[in-house]
Amino acid sequence: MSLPHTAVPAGRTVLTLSELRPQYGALRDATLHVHGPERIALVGRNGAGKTTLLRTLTGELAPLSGEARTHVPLRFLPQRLDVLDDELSVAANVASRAPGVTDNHIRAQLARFLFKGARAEQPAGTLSGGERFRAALAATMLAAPAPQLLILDEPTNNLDLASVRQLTSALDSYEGALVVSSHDLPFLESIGITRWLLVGEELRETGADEVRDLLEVSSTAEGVAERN
Ligand SMILES: Nc1ncnc2c1ncn2[C@@H]1O[C@H](COP(=O)(O)OP(=O)(O)OP(=O)(O)O)[C@@H](O)[C@H]1O
Repeated sequence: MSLPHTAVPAGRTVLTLSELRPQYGALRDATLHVHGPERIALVGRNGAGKTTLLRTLTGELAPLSGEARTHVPLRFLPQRLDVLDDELSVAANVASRAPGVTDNHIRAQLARFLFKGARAEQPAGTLSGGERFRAALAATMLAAPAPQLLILDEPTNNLDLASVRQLTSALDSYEGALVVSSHDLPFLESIGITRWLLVGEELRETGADEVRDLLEVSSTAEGVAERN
């Protein structure tokens, strides 16, 4: 699969946050500049405010103060995958987000997401969980204009291994910037994260090693809580 229109030049400003305080969560003052095809992981404890931050980036939620600006076409794949119209076929769902793109091109690209021939005609409301994820991913990544900033919220939650592989492979073809919130370290390490940000009162730069320690501590704490 190739998604060449998603490419972002290295020097291009993609996203700027200026003293941003979202409506909910711990963040009080987030300042951030994202340039070119950076791949950013957002990590943080439950309730820190990762989803709220992502919804603020997309413009869905207004900030309490400060500003979030995106400078390239963006697409958001929310955790609930509610981007599909259940009444429409998979192909029609993609077409509705890709005005001007030919039906042939959409079908060729959909085959790469494993919707071949008649499978592309199936109404979205009748898909299995894994198929639904693939269709939502296709509708997000094949949208026109092509996304140059892709925002994913906990994409591997409730995904089987085959679907995680499909996602990783789609991200291999993607050439734009990425902001992904996740607790899934193996997944994050497999998709070439270039920058790790810990969501707290501020956005703090961190690294995979610190994230591994944090996740181990929190899963141990959950284990202790479950045992008691
Ligand atoms: N619409 C809302 N009204 C009131 N509080 C909200 C609303 N949306 C989110 N919150 C609260 O804001 C905080 C941050 O929530 P958010 O979903 O952004 O966290 P998160 O970091 O994505 O968490 P998780 O890792 O559990 O998904 C939580 O305490 C949540 O209860």
